[in-house]
Amino acid sequence: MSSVKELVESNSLKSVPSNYVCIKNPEDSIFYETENIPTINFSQLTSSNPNERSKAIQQLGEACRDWGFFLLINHSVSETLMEKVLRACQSFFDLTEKEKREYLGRELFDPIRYGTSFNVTVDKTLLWRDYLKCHVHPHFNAPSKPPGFSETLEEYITKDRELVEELLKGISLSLGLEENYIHKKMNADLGSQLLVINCYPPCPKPELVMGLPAHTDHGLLTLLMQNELEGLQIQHSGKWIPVHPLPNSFLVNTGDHLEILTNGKYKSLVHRAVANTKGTRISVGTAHGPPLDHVVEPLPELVRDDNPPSYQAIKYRDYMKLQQNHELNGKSCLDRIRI
Ligand SMILES: O=C(O)CCC(=O)C(=O)O
Ligand SMILES: [Fe+2]
Repeated sequence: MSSVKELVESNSLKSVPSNYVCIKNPEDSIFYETENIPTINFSQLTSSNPNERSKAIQQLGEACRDWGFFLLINHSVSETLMEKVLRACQSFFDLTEKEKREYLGRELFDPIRYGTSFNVTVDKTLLWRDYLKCHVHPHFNAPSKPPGFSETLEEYITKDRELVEELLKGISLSLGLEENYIHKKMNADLGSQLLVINCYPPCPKPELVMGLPAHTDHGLLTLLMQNELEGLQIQHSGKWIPVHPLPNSFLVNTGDHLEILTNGKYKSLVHRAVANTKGTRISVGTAHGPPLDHVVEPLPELVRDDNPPSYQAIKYRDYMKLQQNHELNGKSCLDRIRI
């Protein structure tokens, strides 16, 4: 199976091969612009001024409840590091196909997995996307090529964990829980962190293909950053909204495990990535979840007689398998464990 990058570079592509052409509902092609996407100011969230902090916590709670998405600004990861990571990811995809294929993964839990589409054994239509996935916590794994790649990623994922730890504190407080509640309950010190680097090469007819179809992420939270090309669209009140990232911001979305944990109070975000004609889009996501063998169920504090558990308890590893073994399709994975 060739990568999309290889396909695009091997012949000056004028049309899209038929196995990449996806059937879209007419309403899927309509999207709506809005300036109301929530923004969370990280420095306020971690402020020593209690009023400032509680305001930010309230905004965070509202963003999780009403959107499942926000742009994180004024955070502690330097612009220099973010740019370095994006350059390093681009140079990984610029390795020869032979070099990248050393990392061809077959199994979901292979520590490092290079591939194309989502799961080529179940995808009916191929996606306009190549990827590299690395399990980076509790054990760090990354390709040894290109030089410096692994070191850059390791520096980045450590910073990224620090951000998530603070976000989870804010989320716990927004739910009326003690600030380290989710961290402890999810055993986050040994939590799983999966790095997903997406590469969407330019496409002559983006309207015919999909980078990533509508889906939700499996973890608690996903932090995403990207190069200068846009492509993420989020679903809000049944409408597709394109995201225009602010400079130096993170795109943060809630995942299925936050929905399970909060018994549906903070719903996971349905989102997708579209292709473009202009150039190669790179996005770098990190999915943060509990340890793979941790069983997650709705928090007892958020379950009441008149609000019984809406999701079955499931081991994180089994949930990831459930998602991987079916085509990506909106909330279909979460629906499988809905009570
Ligand atoms: O590339 C993007 O903007 C989204 C990527 C994504 O949704 C994912 O990797 O799960
Ligand atoms: Fe996603």
